[in-house]
Amino acid sequence: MTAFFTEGQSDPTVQPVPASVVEKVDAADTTLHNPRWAVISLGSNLGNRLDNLQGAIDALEDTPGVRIKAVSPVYETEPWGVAPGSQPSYFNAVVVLKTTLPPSSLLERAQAVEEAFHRVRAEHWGPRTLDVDIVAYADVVSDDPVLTLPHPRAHERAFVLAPWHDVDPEAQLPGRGPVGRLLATVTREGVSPRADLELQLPE
Ligand SMILES: Nc1ncnc2c1ncn2[C@@H]1O[C@H](COP(=O)(O)OP(=O)(O)OP(=O)(O)O)[C@@H](O)[C@H]1O
Ligand SMILES: Nc1nc2c(c(=O)[nH]1)N=C(CO)CN2
Repeated sequence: MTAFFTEGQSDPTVQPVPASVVEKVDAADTTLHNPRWAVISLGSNLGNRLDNLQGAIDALEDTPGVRIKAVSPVYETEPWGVAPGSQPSYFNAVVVLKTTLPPSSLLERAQAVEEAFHRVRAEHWGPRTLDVDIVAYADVVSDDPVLTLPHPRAHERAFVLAPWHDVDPEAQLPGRGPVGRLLATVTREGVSPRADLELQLPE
């Protein structure tokens, strides 16, 4: 190999790469080589709710760098955070996946899947065809408002904790502890399993 630039010499045309950039590239590279687990919550209270959840699962599985490992049972749930009776009930479920995408790309993909289901952001906690939230990404803890990890309200939502606990009874919510213990602290009223319905893990 021709060594124009041996150690100790520098190419004057090459700009030094800032350490912060090197750090980011290294981090992305590590992510690419180490798939991480992530948990995603799905919700729908408009249109064909079951089809919307299944469509989201299929679209997530179609994402390069995403493999869905588990799909939870379906729950029918009273709308959380709004006046009782003001919205149709939700279908909720959770998927556990492995991904080589960094958290920001997974969020982008989650939002693209919501858009594909014609989700309209009209009012805070308004009814929606599809909601795709990142509940947790490995053991990442971040208070960035664009992507808060774990999801800032996951620990108080039985419609997230119950289906997650079904597929992974040992699960831990980073920074908050075992999902089973969190589930015992929230009300399960209005969160009913729909054993007559089933979502499919993509082949
Ligand atoms: N963990 C997360 N998962 C998804 N979105 C998040 C997360 N953390 C922060 N966000 C940000 O929250 C913004 C609002 O998301 P969205 O409209 O789905 O909220 P919501 O589903 O109505 O309410 P909630 O966040 O209580 O479930 C998004 O644009 C996104 O940038
Ligand atoms: N039952 C239920 N209530 C909600 C849900 C949801 O998915 N299920 N999502 C919300 C905003 O993300 C607000 N309220």
